[in-house]
Amino acid sequence: MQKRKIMEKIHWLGAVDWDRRLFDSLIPLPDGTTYNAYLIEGSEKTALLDTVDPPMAEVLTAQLDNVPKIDFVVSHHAEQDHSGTIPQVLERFPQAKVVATPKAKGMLMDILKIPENAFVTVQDGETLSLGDKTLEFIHTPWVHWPETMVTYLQEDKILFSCDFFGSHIATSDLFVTDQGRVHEAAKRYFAEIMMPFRNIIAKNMEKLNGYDIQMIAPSHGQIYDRPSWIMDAYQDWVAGDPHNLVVLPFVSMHGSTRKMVDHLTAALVERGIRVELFNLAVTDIGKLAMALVDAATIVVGVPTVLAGPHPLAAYAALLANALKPKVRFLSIIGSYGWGGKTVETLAGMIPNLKVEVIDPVLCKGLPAEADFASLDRLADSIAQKHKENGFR
Ligand SMILES: Cc1cc2nc3c(=O)[nH]c(=O)nc-3n(C[C@H](O)[C@H](O)[C@H](O)COP(=O)(O)O)c2cc1C
Repeated sequence: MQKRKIMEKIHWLGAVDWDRRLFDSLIPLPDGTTYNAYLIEGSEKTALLDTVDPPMAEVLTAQLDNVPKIDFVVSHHAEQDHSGTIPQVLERFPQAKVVATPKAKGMLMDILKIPENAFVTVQDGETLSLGDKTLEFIHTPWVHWPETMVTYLQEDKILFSCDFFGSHIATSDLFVTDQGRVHEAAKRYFAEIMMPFRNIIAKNMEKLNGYDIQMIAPSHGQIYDRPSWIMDAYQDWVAGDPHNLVVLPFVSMHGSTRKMVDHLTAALVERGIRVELFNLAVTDIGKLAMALVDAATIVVGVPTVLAGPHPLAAYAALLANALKPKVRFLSIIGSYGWGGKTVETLAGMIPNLKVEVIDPVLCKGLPAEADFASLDRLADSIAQKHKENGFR
């Protein structure tokens, strides 16, 4: 694809990665992704904002064939999917300077071995004139690495946000056309990448409140030409109350834990609570992460294996601990054969979750009447907690 015009002297460059199905060797990409770079041609200087993932370098360099000069390569984020083609761009335009935060400079030198004399570092709020266009750099640390920043193009009121507000969707659309689809993809992206940093992201959101933002151009996904809805959605995801929702990741080898899960689900629904089930043997972990954005309670369904939790449940616990959702309550249910330390081991894997633990329900083999009664009591406790906290 050739470069595409956003408005006069501002173009999208980059690559649509229709085939990619896994990111960071971890995150499922059901819809592929894009790596967006942007070209801003001022009356005196030209800037390229970010680049593309190295396997797609040739797509970008071909788009640069008709670009007569680049004076600055703005690197918002040192991760290779945006910075990885900077060395090739510098080969083509050796006089270009890489504009980055002081922290990003060090990281780009480490990661890509870009020489120190190629850099110009910028402080928070510093501006760079391209003649009739002015770039203002806003440091936004931990979105989602420590060195990240965004660029505000003052004259056109465009925020080039890099990973902030990004979404993984491969499409030929330059702008958001299907808001529902992008909302889901952006929420998935937030859950997987941004949620662990939601407190500092809330502060960065406050910082952006001072700007008149007419358009947000992220480095993954489509451009928001009506950006208020995605900023409102982020506000809710970072700072809104949890919802009246139980997320129930579970695994069951022979069906006993599954019977407990199904009973608890029905009991919660009867009590007016929404439930999302994730069978860890088959689930897309991105869907689980997305559900955790809103969950008030997590209940893990886990059989005992080799004296501890089934490894898939341990993996889910590790993931939830790393993602640090705003969940408030947690419980564990599951079946065992003769004994083990399932609850203790699993509980020890989630120190980051600031949760109140509600009494677990374990049963030997298949659940019996007394176990179902215990699950009903667990549903009562969860309903009571959600009501007391006003979760809706
Ligand atoms: C590979 C394997 C290892 C197991 N290890 C233990 C164990 O260490 N302690 C225990 O109490 N039960 C152990 N069990 C038995 C299961 O926990 C028990 O069968 C349970 O009811 C299975 O629940 P499920 O039907 O939900 O898979 C093990 C089962 C399997 C298949």
